[in-house]
Amino acid sequence: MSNPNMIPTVDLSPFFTTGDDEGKKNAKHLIHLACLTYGFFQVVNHGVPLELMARAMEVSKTFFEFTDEEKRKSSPASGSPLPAGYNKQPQHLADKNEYLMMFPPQSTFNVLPTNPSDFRYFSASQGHLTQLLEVIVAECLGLPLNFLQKFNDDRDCDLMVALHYFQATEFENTGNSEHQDGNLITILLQDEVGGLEVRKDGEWIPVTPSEGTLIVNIGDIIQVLSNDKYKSATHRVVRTKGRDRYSYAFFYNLQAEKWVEPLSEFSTSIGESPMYKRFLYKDYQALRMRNKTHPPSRSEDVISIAHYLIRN
Ligand SMILES: O=C(O)CCC(=O)C(=O)O
Ligand SMILES: [Fe+2]
Repeated sequence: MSNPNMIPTVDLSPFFTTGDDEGKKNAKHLIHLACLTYGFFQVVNHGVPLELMARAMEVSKTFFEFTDEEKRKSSPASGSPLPAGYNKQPQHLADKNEYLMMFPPQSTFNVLPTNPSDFRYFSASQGHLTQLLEVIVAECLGLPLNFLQKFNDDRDCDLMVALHYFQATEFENTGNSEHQDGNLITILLQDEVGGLEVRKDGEWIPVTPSEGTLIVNIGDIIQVLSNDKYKSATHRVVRTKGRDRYSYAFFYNLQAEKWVEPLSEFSTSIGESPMYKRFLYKDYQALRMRNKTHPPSRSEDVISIAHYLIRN
């Protein structure tokens, strides 16, 4: 890893070429180091068509430029497990963004705009890449063959979120406050504006936009399963003056009823104590949702995965 202030970029083309075992091995080594060090990496030649990525950005801009009244026609339906549909962050939150949350196209909870009508195609398009990344990350970690595929076998829980960040003002620029992702693996597509930053050793490292590149980050579930070997890195989005920012986040997510705990191969079997208590994923999701609906007055009371840490 040459420059410690840059999130590494990995060329995934060997995984789309038969026989390039050396290329695959090198790519996996880079991903392994990135997951140990940053919890973030970028990928190129990832198999997602560049025209599709460009179209996704255009469609998002078209939608978010509509009036609030028009956008609110896609407001979440009651009874949905998460607010699928159009949402604007409440005024009391520092985060100034609006977003369209989507379950996979087959979900009955989706409230998608009819104009533009293309959003449904994008959520279907990232499946191959996330599944490839899941296999790669599992191999890099040295997990038993097919462990993650079996553990994480319900694709109805995955989420895609199209985000629009408003321009920064004279006085504040928070787009997405510092956080860790609660899922397994996230893929991000950002436009050319920039603003995504990853914390490493107390410093904020910007993830510089680069056309055709996708950003990948490890979420809390991988951090817990690996007993802290792989990092669920803290990241945030800072808004820019004079520029709106658009991005997409694909959350490769776990089924709500799954129990999560450090795997024995990263703890008891190698003589190390488990760092986390066992928990039900839906309980953790509910606590994270509460952070948003009832934000605590002290930032140290925001619930993160540290809530389940075993403190000796
Ligand atoms: O907009 C981005 O680039 C990042 C979004 C993000 O971190 C999130 O939604 O969890
Ligand atoms: Fe995030």
